[in-house]
Amino acid sequence: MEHLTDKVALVTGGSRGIGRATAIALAAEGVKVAITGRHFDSLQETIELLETEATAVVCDMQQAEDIEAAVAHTIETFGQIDILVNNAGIMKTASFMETSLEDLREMFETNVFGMFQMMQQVIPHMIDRQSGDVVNIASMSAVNSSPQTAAYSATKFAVTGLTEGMMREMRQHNIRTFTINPSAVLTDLIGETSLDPETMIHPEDIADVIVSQLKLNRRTFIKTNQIWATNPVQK
Ligand SMILES: NC(=O)c1ccc[n+]([C@@H]2O[C@H](COP(=O)([O-])OP(=O)(O)OC[C@H]3O[C@@H](n4cnc5c(N)ncnc54)[C@H](O)[C@@H]3O)[C@@H](O)[C@H]2O)c1
Ligand SMILES: CC(=O)[C@H](C)O
Repeated sequence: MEHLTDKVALVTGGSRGIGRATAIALAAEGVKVAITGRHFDSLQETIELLETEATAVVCDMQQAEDIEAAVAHTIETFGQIDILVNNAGIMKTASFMETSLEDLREMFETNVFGMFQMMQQVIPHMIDRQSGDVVNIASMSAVNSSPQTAAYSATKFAVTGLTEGMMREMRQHNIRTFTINPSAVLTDLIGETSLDPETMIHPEDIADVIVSQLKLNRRTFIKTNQIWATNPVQK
C-alpha cells in the first residue's frame, strides 16, 4: 500500500457532506488539503476539523475564473496537486415534465462543466510531474436513471463519459482516475428520506473508500465502483 503523507489534495465542495468527510479522512493520513466551496464560513468550519496543513478557497464551480484562481491558490500554497477530488455537486428532483431547462442547465453547469474545467486546470500540473490521482464523484444515478431524477442522472451519466475518456488519455502519464458511484448517502443533498439514517451510507464511509483506493500501489487503480448500503431499512 502507498502512504499518502505529505501529498497535496484539492477537494471541491469541502464545506459539508462527502467533501468534508473526505477532507477530514485525507488530513488524518497526513495529506495537505485545499478545500473549495461557495461560503467562507462553512469552509472555515471544515478547516478547523483538519489535523493537517490546510487552506480554503471560495470557489463557485459555475465560474471559470473562480476555478482557475482556486487551482492557482493551491499551487502557490503547497507547490503541487497530487490528488484532485471532484466532489461538488447539486441535485434537483422533479418529474420529467416538471423539470425546467433552467434546473437542467444549473445541474450541468456544476456537476459537469465545473468538473470539466477543474480537470483542465489541474491535469497539466499532473502531466508535468508525470503523476496524479483524479477522484470524480459520480453516483449510482450514473448507472441507473429513475423517476424524478432523469435530469440529475443525465449529468452523472455525462460525468462517467467525460471521466472514462479522460482516464484513457491520461494513464500514459501515470495519472490514475477513479469514478466513485455511491447510492444514497446521508447528506443535505439527499434531504429527507424514508430510510432509517443509521442504515444508510454515511459520508465517512465514502471517504474511507476514497482513501483506501488512493492507497493502492500506484501501478493499479479501481476504474469505477458501486457503493451500496448493506441493509437499508425503512424508518
Ligand atoms: N448524498 C448522496 O446520496 C449522493 C449519492 C451519490 C453521489 N453524490 C454526489 O456526491 C457529491 C457530494 O454531495 P453530498 O451528498 O456531499 O452533498 P452536499 O449537498 O452535502 O454537499 C455538496 C457540496 O457541493 C458544494 N457545491 C454545490 N454547488 C456548488 C457550486 N456551484 N460551487 C461550489 N461548490 C458547490 C456545496 O457547497 C457542498 O459543499 C455530489 O457530486 C453528489 O452528486 C451524492
Ligand atoms: C443522490 C444520488 O446521487 C443517488 C441516490 O445515487
